[in-house]
Amino acid sequence: MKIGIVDTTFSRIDMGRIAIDELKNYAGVKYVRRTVPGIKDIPVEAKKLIEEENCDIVVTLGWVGRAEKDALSYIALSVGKIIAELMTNKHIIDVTIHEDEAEDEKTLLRVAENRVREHVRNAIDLVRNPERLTKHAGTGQRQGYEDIGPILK
Ligand SMILES: Cc1nc2c(=O)[nH]c(=O)nc-2n(C[C@H](O)[C@H](O)[C@H](O)CO)c1C
Repeated sequence: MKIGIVDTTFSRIDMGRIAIDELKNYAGVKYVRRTVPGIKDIPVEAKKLIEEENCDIVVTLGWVGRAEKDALSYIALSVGKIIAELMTNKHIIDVTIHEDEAEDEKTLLRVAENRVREHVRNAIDLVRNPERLTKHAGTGQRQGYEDIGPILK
Protein backbone atom coordinates (compact mmCIF):
# COMPACT_ATOMS: atom_id res chain seq x y z
CA MET A 1 0.00 0.00 0.00
CA LYS A 2 1.11 3.56 -0.71
CA ILE A 3 -0.03 6.59 1.25
CA GLY A 4 0.32 10.24 0.27
CA ILE A 5 1.11 12.86 2.90
CA VAL A 6 0.50 16.54 2.16
CA ASP A 7 1.47 19.20 4.68
CA THR A 8 1.93 22.97 4.57
CA THR A 9 4.56 25.56 5.38
CA PHE A 10 1.73 27.61 6.97
CA SER A 11 1.46 25.06 9.78
CA ARG A 12 3.24 25.93 13.01
CA ILE A 13 3.94 22.26 13.74
CA ASP A 14 5.81 19.80 11.50
CA MET A 15 2.74 17.59 11.06
CA GLY A 16 4.34 15.68 8.15
CA ARG A 17 7.15 14.52 10.43
CA ILE A 18 4.64 13.17 12.96
CA ALA A 19 2.72 11.32 10.21
CA ILE A 20 5.89 9.72 8.84
CA ASP A 21 7.00 8.74 12.35
CA GLU A 22 3.64 6.99 12.85
CA LEU A 23 4.04 5.16 9.54
CA LYS A 24 7.23 3.54 10.88
CA ASN A 25 4.96 1.32 13.01
CA TYR A 26 3.50 -0.28 9.88
CA ALA A 27 5.39 -2.71 7.72
CA GLY A 28 4.93 -2.50 3.98
CA VAL A 29 3.39 0.96 3.87
CA LYS A 30 5.21 3.17 1.37
CA TYR A 31 4.69 6.91 1.41
CA VAL A 32 5.21 10.04 -0.63
CA ARG A 33 5.33 13.40 1.14
CA ARG A 34 4.68 16.74 -0.49
CA THR A 35 4.67 20.15 1.17
CA VAL A 36 2.63 23.06 -0.18
CA PRO A 37 2.43 26.69 1.01
CA GLY A 38 -1.10 26.69 2.42
CA ILE A 39 -4.38 24.82 2.68
CA LYS A 40 -5.83 25.99 -0.64
CA ASP A 41 -2.94 24.21 -2.36
CA ILE A 42 -3.74 20.89 -0.72
CA PRO A 43 -6.53 19.48 -2.96
CA VAL A 44 -4.59 19.55 -6.23
CA GLU A 45 -1.50 18.09 -4.54
CA ALA A 46 -3.58 15.27 -3.08
CA LYS A 47 -5.11 14.59 -6.52
CA LYS A 48 -1.64 14.51 -8.10
CA LEU A 49 -0.41 12.01 -5.49
CA ILE A 50 -3.32 9.72 -6.34
CA GLU A 51 -3.13 10.09 -10.11
CA GLU A 52 0.59 10.51 -10.71
CA GLU A 53 2.13 8.64 -7.75
CA ASN A 54 -0.50 5.90 -7.48
CA CYS A 55 -1.26 6.54 -3.82
CA ASP A 56 -4.13 4.44 -2.46
CA ILE A 57 -5.13 7.17 0.00
CA VAL A 58 -3.88 10.61 1.01
CA VAL A 59 -3.68 12.20 4.46
CA THR A 60 -3.67 15.99 4.32
CA LEU A 61 -2.24 17.97 7.21
CA GLY A 62 -3.54 21.52 7.42
CA TRP A 63 -3.35 24.36 9.91
CA VAL A 64 -6.07 26.99 10.19
CA GLY A 65 -5.32 30.33 11.85
CA ARG A 66 -7.56 32.14 14.33
CA ALA A 67 -9.04 34.77 11.98
CA GLU A 68 -12.33 34.58 10.09
CA LYS A 69 -10.42 34.74 6.80
CA ASP A 70 -8.54 31.59 7.87
CA ALA A 71 -11.82 29.79 8.52
CA LEU A 72 -13.00 30.81 5.04
CA SER A 73 -9.82 29.34 3.54
CA TYR A 74 -10.65 26.11 5.38
CA ILE A 75 -14.09 25.97 3.73
CA ALA A 76 -12.38 26.37 0.35
CA LEU A 77 -10.02 23.51 1.22
CA SER A 78 -12.90 21.30 2.35
CA VAL A 79 -14.88 21.77 -0.86
CA GLY A 80 -11.79 21.26 -3.03
CA LYS A 81 -10.83 18.15 -1.08
CA ILE A 82 -14.24 16.55 -1.55
CA ILE A 83 -14.16 17.35 -5.28
CA ALA A 84 -10.70 15.72 -5.51
CA GLU A 85 -12.07 12.64 -3.73
CA LEU A 86 -15.00 12.38 -6.11
CA MET A 87 -12.75 12.89 -9.15
CA THR A 88 -10.31 10.18 -8.08
CA ASN A 89 -12.66 7.85 -6.19
CA LYS A 90 -10.13 7.68 -3.35
CA HIS A 91 -10.29 8.87 0.24
CA ILE A 92 -8.42 12.00 1.24
CA ILE A 93 -8.34 12.19 5.03
CA ASP A 94 -8.36 15.79 6.18
CA VAL A 95 -6.37 16.30 9.37
CA THR A 96 -6.64 19.92 10.35
CA ILE A 97 -5.54 21.77 13.45
CA HIS A 98 -7.54 24.91 14.13
CA GLU A 99 -5.36 27.31 16.08
CA ASP A 100 -8.35 28.43 18.16
CA GLU A 101 -8.88 24.89 19.47
CA ALA A 102 -6.58 25.71 22.36
CA GLU A 103 -5.19 28.79 24.08
CA ASP A 104 -1.68 27.50 24.63
CA GLU A 105 0.93 26.06 22.29
CA LYS A 106 1.61 23.01 24.47
CA THR A 107 -2.01 21.87 24.10
CA LEU A 108 -1.98 22.52 20.35
CA LEU A 109 1.11 20.34 20.05
CA ARG A 110 -0.53 17.52 22.03
CA VAL A 111 -3.74 17.73 19.97
CA ALA A 112 -1.78 17.76 16.70
CA GLU A 113 0.41 14.83 17.71
CA ASN A 114 -2.60 12.68 18.65
CA ARG A 115 -4.82 13.73 15.73
CA VAL A 116 -2.17 13.12 13.08
CA ARG A 117 -1.22 9.71 14.47
CA GLU A 118 -4.82 8.51 14.88
CA HIS A 119 -5.84 9.60 11.38
CA VAL A 120 -2.76 7.96 9.85
CA ARG A 121 -3.97 4.75 11.53
CA ASN A 122 -7.51 5.38 10.23
CA ALA A 123 -6.17 5.86 6.69
CA ILE A 124 -4.24 2.58 6.82
CA ASP A 125 -7.35 0.79 8.13
CA LEU A 126 -9.54 2.30 5.40
CA VAL A 127 -7.33 0.68 2.79
CA ARG A 128 -6.06 -2.47 4.49
CA ASN A 129 -8.53 -3.33 7.18
CA PRO A 130 -11.88 -1.52 6.82
CA GLU A 131 -13.60 -4.03 9.16
CA ARG A 132 -11.62 -2.53 12.03
CA LEU A 133 -13.38 0.81 11.46
CA THR A 134 -16.76 -0.93 11.35
CA LYS A 135 -15.96 -2.53 14.72
CA HIS A 136 -15.63 0.99 16.14
CA ALA A 137 -18.80 2.34 14.50
CA GLY A 138 -20.89 4.46 16.85
CA THR A 139 -18.29 4.50 19.61
CA GLY A 140 -17.63 8.25 19.67
CA GLN A 141 -14.03 8.15 18.54
CA ARG A 142 -12.25 11.51 18.58
CA GLN A 143 -8.89 12.48 17.17
CA GLY A 144 -6.86 14.97 19.16
CA TYR A 145 -8.90 14.55 22.33
CA GLU A 146 -10.18 11.68 24.48
CA ASP A 147 -12.82 9.55 22.81
CA ILE A 148 -16.27 10.77 23.85
CA GLY A 149 -17.88 7.30 23.94
CA PRO A 150 -21.22 5.98 22.74
CA ILE A 151 -24.73 6.94 23.85
CA LEU A 152 -26.32 3.73 25.03
CA LYS A 153 -30.00 2.85 25.45
C1 LIG B 1 -6.02 33.67 5.22
C2 LIG B 1 -5.29 32.40 5.02
N1 LIG B 1 -5.36 31.50 5.99
C3 LIG B 1 -4.72 30.30 5.84
C4 LIG B 1 -4.77 29.33 6.85
O1 LIG B 1 -5.40 29.48 7.90
N2 LIG B 1 -4.09 28.17 6.65
C5 LIG B 1 -3.35 27.92 5.52
O2 LIG B 1 -2.75 26.86 5.42
N3 LIG B 1 -3.29 28.85 4.54
C6 LIG B 1 -3.94 30.02 4.67
N4 LIG B 1 -3.88 30.95 3.70
C7 LIG B 1 -3.09 30.61 2.53
C8 LIG B 1 -4.00 30.30 1.32
O3 LIG B 1 -5.16 29.63 1.66
C9 LIG B 1 -3.32 29.60 0.14
O4 LIG B 1 -3.12 28.25 0.39
C10 LIG B 1 -2.00 30.18 -0.21
O5 LIG B 1 -2.19 31.55 -0.29
C11 LIG B 1 -1.38 29.69 -1.53
O6 LIG B 1 -2.32 29.35 -2.50
C12 LIG B 1 -4.54 32.15 3.85
C13 LIG B 1 -4.45 33.18 2.79
